[in-house]
Amino acid sequence: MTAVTAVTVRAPAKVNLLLAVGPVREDGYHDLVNVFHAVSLFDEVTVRRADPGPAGAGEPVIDVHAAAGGLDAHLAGVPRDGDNLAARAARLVAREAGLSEERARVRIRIDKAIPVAGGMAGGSADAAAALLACDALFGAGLDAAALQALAAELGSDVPFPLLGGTAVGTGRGEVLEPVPSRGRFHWVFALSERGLSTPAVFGEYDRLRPDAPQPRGDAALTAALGAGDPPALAAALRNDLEPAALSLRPDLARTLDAGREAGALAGIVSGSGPTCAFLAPDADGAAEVAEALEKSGTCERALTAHGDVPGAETVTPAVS
Ligand SMILES: C[C@@](CO)(OP(=O)(O)O)[C@H](O)COP(=O)(O)OP(=O)(O)OC[C@H]1O[C@@H](n2ccc(N)nc2=O)[C@H](O)[C@@H]1O
Ligand SMILES: Nc1ncnc2c1ncn2[C@@H]1O[C@H](COP(=O)(O)OP(=O)(O)O)[C@@H](O)[C@H]1O
Repeated sequence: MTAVTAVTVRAPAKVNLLLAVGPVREDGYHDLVNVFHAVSLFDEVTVRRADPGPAGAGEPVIDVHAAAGGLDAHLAGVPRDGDNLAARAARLVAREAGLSEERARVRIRIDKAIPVAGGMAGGSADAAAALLACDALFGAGLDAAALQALAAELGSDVPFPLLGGTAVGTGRGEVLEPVPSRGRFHWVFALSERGLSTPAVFGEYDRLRPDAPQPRGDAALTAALGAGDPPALAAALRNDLEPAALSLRPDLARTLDAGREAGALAGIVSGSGPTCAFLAPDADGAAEVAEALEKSGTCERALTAHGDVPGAETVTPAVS
């Protein structure tokens, strides 16, 4: 009989097309209307069975590598212990499959293209990929709803990379509804050498906006997506966290200016930042904006990508 010994899953980064943020809730989270858009920057997560050891012994083995085009310098910020979101995902699937700690022992390799602490949900993508990989590896047989529920336990942003495409997240962002999007949108992402902490940006938002209203959706954004209309989408992009990210990182204003001056239709901070996202008119326009941003010296690197793209997908199950 053959058994699956390793599974590789890739999962996409996101950019937030609309991030409407309400007041802080009693549980410390914020109600959101969060329109996620999956873009073609992918982390790959490979989970393989490790030798069973004595119960309670040892940390998971986690290797992190820079994917082609990834930033080596970012990798230092990725936890190599049980706190890694991929390791936490593996533990949740083992729990659902009823596996003992020894039987659930795995090695995890992450090939990272998504910037770390960049507002593009790279850790969440790794968690989503690990959920799918471990479901296959452990034969857990979880359906989409069960995987979504485990994802929401891991973080507000984790359900989205399982789904992919474009979707609106309500609640703390974890309750998803797909949003139809036509054609292909071309993006440029200006990466920063240092990350920004998501809780710190939400905290700064509370300081700047103690009177925040309840978050609302935007019909113009939905229409622009449905029509596949880049200028209309550019006009509708909105991120309520941007003033907070700029307050903590004033230098990002220069990055946004440089991309807009280079011909981007619009530039916004991606989620909690510090990555800046620029919507370009087409693929050639995106290449020009990326080149100009790199020359401007206002970012560490500029990457082009398109959206939307599908959610987490299995690349290779290995059998022996
Ligand atoms: C801001 C967003 C936008 O998509 O992502 P990033 O741009 O950081 O990737 C998300 O809301 C981040 O989601 P995620 O990174 O999964 O956050 P979680 O682990 O659930 O929460 C981390 C912390 O962020 C804050 N948080 C998160 C989500 C939310 N709706 N309200 C919050 O206030 C809380 O301080 C919480 O303790
Ligand atoms: N697999 C992972 N990859 C990246 N960061 C991780 C991972 N697991 C846990 N983290 C932690 O999550 C934090 C946020 O990372 P990330 O998801 O990359 O950024 P963001 O929340 O800004 O989108 C990191 O600073 C790191 O401490």
